[in-house]
Amino acid sequence: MTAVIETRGLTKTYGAVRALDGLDLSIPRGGVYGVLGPNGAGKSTLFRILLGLIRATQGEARVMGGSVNEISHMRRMGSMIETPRFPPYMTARQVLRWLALEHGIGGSADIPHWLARVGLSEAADRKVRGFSVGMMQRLGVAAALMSRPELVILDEPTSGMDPPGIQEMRALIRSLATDDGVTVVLASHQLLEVQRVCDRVAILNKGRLVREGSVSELTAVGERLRLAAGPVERVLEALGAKGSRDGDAVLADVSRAEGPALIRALVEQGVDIHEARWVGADLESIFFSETGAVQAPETIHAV
Ligand SMILES: Nc1ncnc2c1ncn2[C@@H]1O[C@H](COP(=O)(O)OP(=O)(O)OP(=O)(O)O)[C@@H](O)[C@H]1O
Repeated sequence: MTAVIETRGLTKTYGAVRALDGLDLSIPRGGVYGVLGPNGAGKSTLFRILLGLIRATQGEARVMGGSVNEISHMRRMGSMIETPRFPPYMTARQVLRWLALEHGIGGSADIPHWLARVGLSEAADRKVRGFSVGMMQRLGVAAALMSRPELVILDEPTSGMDPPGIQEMRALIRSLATDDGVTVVLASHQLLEVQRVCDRVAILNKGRLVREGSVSELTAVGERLRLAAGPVERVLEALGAKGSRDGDAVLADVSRAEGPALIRALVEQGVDIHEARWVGADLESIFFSETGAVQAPETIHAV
């Protein structure tokens, strides 16, 4: 596994605040990598250091094998680290043309292609003054991709987007990784989205790494068998301490190996099984248990 980003003991202090506190992180090349953490965990600070915008107080950060301050590496990276602002009097197409010239890729940037990839073809000749936050985000992503970078860093790429916009952004991010071979590193508070789009995640809290791994490994822990079956009371009685209610269904705390025998035994006891499926821990519950953040799903989903 080749690392595209590597940090060792990375520390950044702002006066008494330790935004990053000895962070050791290794992000593999390829795929989509999510950096999660509650407000103030250090995500943006990490991204700013990786992009050479601020300097670490201590420790080391390497991107694509080189130091973060080497200009040649910056050319191989694209980024969007906050809701971008563009001159309001320009159209989306003019913005991309202007940025392509600024970055010295004038002739080679396929602007219509990138406008289409982010779903802005129809709005290409509208002034950005009238753009929603979500449209600005999409234009920012197009700007980050135009130079065909190997690595793209996106801070909250779906913030301010409506559900169809989020779905399109998810498809774009996946296709960048799968079809274009780009490594995408993103920070997001939308845990369900992260679970859907990322291959691996790191959870930061107070500037430290508290959990890292592939989404499938992390969510397989604590897997249970969800049985939509009745009568529910009979299922609960048969399961004893291993059973708990989940709405109209029952969660059985058994291993995959025990599943078939359990289902057979329940059927023999006259239970009707309408559905049986394995459910893992979701990223949201892992996030809250690792960070000790107070669970308020309505705000987490709405960020
Ligand atoms: N320029 C700055 N001056 C002083 N403190 C800062 C500065 N930038 C960040 N911090 C502090 O460093 C800590 C980490 O901030 P950072 O923005 O990296 O967190 P984050 O995980 O990106 O949070 P959020 O999810 O809210 O974007 C916070 O306590 C923040 O207040």
